[in-house]
Amino acid sequence: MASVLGEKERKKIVFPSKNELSEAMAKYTANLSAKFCKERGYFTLVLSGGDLISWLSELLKPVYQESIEWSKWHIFWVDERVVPLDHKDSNYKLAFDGFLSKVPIPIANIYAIDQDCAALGDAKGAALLYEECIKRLVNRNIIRTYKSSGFPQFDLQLLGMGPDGHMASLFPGHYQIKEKAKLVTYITDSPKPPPKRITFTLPVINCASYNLMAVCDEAQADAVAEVFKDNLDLPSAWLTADVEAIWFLDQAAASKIPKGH
Ligand SMILES: O=C1O[C@H](COP(=O)(O)O)[C@@H](O)[C@H](O)[C@H]1O
Repeated sequence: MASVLGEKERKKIVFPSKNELSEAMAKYTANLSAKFCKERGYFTLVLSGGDLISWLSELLKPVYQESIEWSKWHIFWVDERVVPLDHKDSNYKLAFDGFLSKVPIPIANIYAIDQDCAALGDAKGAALLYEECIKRLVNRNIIRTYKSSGFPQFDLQLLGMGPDGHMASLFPGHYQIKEKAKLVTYITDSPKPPPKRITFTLPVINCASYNLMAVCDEAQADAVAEVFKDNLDLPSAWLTADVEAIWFLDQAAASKIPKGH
């Protein structure tokens, strides 16, 4: 089976538990924040939903609260459920309640999906407007572009994977994974509720400088093993990055990876 990584190996670190994973993810994020804030005065961070947000709470510790240049952070979502922003299924609400409301990132630097489209359940409109929002920030040089392609290049994306191998809202067997031209697309029949979502496309996801995929628990072990066997039916197996794509796993999630992978 072809590997999307060519000769390179898929990078992974296996941690004894979620606690160590969460500490390492905070360190990784803080180091990249320092690097990009110094180099260009901004740090563009893309979040996903799911379990990942609770693991970000490590960044709320005083050592990070005091050292991170929060005013330079710009926050995006790799995918979002098209529900009102105060709905329990909203990835924005999850991140806001669990993390963003507790750190001094300027509210203007937090790019949620369009409120009206979210309230109306208009997935197509939400995707179009999020793509326009990204393009505006590219024009303002807040988001870099990837080499000559013109695709936006985020500094770091923190990603998660579902037990079916989906990442962002790119699901196995759904055509969105094949989108090559758009930056943001949408789905109205997501196999995981809620059905209406928007998502970055694979070219945008893979243009990021750094992609950290964090996966814990035994329920994900089969999908993790398939990814490490390069089963490209799983959207997560397509993950690459410009500089580094790395998998942070706890022991349970890594338990079925075949030897030698
Ligand atoms: O629905 C979603 O699921 C994935 C995976 O979530 P997890 O709880 O299994 O880690 C998440 O990355 C995505 O952002 C979210 O919309």
